[in-house]
Amino acid sequence: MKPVIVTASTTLELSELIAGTSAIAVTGVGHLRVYRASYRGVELVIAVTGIGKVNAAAATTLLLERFGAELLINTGCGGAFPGCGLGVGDLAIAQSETLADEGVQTPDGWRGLELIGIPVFQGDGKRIFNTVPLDLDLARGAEAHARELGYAVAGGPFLTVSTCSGSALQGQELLRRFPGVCENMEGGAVAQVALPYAVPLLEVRGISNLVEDRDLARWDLKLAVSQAQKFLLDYLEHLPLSV
Ligand SMILES: O=C(O)c1cccc(C(=O)CC[C@H]2O[C@@H](n3cnc4c(=O)[nH]cnc43)[C@H](O)[C@@H]2O)c1
Repeated sequence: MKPVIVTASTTLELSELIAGTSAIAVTGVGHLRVYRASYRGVELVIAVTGIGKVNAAAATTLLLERFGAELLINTGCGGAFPGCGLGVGDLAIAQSETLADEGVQTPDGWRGLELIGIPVFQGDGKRIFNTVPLDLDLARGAEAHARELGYAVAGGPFLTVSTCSGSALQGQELLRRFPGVCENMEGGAVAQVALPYAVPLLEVRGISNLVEDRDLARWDLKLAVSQAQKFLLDYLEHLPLSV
């Protein structure tokens, strides 16, 4: 059985998972900080990717080549778009991932990769430009599981950016481009890399902040990453083995 690979950009976003599964650090996986565990019958590879799309893509490629995977889980924190019903400490689960700032800034406004006409992925009869669809059954199953456990949770489209929206105006600009519930900096890259490997991706983020005018006093990174990891520990415990 191939492992379940869990990634996040920082150690803080994985520390409760590492402790809760008694995962052991392993060496020799390129530049990555990697931990392995056998948890309730599930083989786990837990890896810190570093921040942003390039780190996430490089790490995901390396991990999939080295270990293969039954399932990929990308976790951490994220910003909730106002109006989506999520607040700090809630959970968001991705139903799709969009590369929300890959495109063209034209005199008439921003346009996505379709304007260029070159997809980021082509294969299996698909041409993917900005939005990578994710496994909906997996996402909805995880959302239902979280709700049963009492989490405030919403599933929906996630937007991945290189530049965080530190203003309400920029958040509104992104929502003019694509629908979204949660902004982050890695998920779109993980989703894109997973495509040719045909490995399902579940992305679960704890909400650390709203996408609004930047005010770090309103953020709670620790609560957000703790909520996501507590949920994942329970989710992994109840994972059907043939995901
Ligand atoms: O200091 C800032 O302005 C700032 C802006 C965005 C993120 C941070 C972080 O310290 C966390 C980066 C980390 O968390 C994810 N994240 C969390 N909230 C957001 C967001 O509103 N927009 C985009 N990414 C977010 C992201 O995936 C990074 O891995 C500090």
